[in-house]
Amino acid sequence: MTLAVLIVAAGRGTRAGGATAKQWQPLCGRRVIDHTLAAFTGHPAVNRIVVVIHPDDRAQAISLETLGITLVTGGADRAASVRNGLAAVQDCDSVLIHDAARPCVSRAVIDGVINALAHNDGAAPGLAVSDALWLGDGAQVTGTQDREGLFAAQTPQGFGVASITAAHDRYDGPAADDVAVARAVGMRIAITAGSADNLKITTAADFARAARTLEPKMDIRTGNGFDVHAFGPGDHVMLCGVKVPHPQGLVGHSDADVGMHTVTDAIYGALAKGDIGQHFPPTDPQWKGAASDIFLRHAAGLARDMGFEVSNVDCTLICETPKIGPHAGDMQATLADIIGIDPDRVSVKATTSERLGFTGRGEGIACLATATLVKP
Ligand SMILES: Nc1ccn([C@@H]2O[C@H](COP(=O)(O)OP(=O)(O)OP(=O)(O)O)[C@@H](O)[C@H]2O)c(=O)n1
Ligand SMILES: C[C@](O)(CO)[C@H](O)COP(=O)(O)O
Repeated sequence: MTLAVLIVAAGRGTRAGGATAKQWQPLCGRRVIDHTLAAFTGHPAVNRIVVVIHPDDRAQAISLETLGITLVTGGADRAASVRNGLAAVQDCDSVLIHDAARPCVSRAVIDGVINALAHNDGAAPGLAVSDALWLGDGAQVTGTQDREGLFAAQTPQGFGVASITAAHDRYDGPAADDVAVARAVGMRIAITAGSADNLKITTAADFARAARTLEPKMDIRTGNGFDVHAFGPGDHVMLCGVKVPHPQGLVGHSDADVGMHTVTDAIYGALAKGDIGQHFPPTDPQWKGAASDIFLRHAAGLARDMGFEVSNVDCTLICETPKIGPHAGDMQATLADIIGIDPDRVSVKATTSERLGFTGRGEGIACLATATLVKP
């Protein structure tokens, strides 16, 4: 099935005002229409995008052709613009007709229409009316209206290309939307889930509402880590990148830096990207005796690649010996340097387990860590 998207953008936006029609006005760093198009350009089911424009807007629209978008000139009303656009998608099976003035449409709303289209003549998102409804003469309530069964119509509205073209050809007079045109020839239209965010910019105040929806939301994530290494032969332990003299070493495939491993796992955990063993398998000989800063650098780099900053790390070593206090400052500075954040965002502290359990018996060192990551 080939799917076309028809974006109607030939209106004048008289209710919204402004020096140029609303779809060409700026919104969160780009034009309204650029947000609208972004919702469809990356969609795997979409094969073709046609934008219907007003002849006066050609200069503003021309750059869209470099994105592979076809430009078509619109008509005197929305229905006429849709008809002109449909002429350009006759080689496609289905079409989603969408207002350029609805820049906040989500993938979920689009997919709801596409999925319902497989089993219906047409499908369109609707939002059940939740407010009480009045009839009025402007200043006075003159009556009430039952809201039961009433929906606010949204776009995209999806149809088979042949059937909606035939419906438009037969239609005469004004039409609020393409569902009205389709129903006039008896097509059955499914109502799919609309969204309050999928607003149509109609008045100047709607720009601020759309901006609130489109503004990137801060993403804050927390991850935890836990690791244990047993004591074995040696004369020092590596803890959080610092060499600490000790009558025993720690046993491990790498340098067994239990602190560094735990902090690394906390960062992977916050990213939901597995754990250290998944990225650096202990069965792989290349990590034998490796300095553990490799692991932490990888986790911190992955966080950066995914757009996150490590906000802070809190690491607790659990052991009877060695004494951590005298080295905690160096450990903080070392971890902070590897992660690439200020040392005052890294905490290294220690506790004993009151001689209880394996750490209490001096059989090894355990460590707990928490990392908080922020995508601004
Ligand atoms: N002749 C027209 C009229 C409207 N539209 C498009 O249809 C969508 C919904 O219409 P509406 O919000 O009413 O837009 P305008 O007609 O531009 O607004 P106004 O009535 O305030 O002038 C908009 O994306 C608009 O650009 C169109 O392509 N061709
Ligand atoms: C098609 C539409 O977006 C459905 O809600 C709407 O009817 C078009 O805008 P208008 O403000 O009704 O002209």
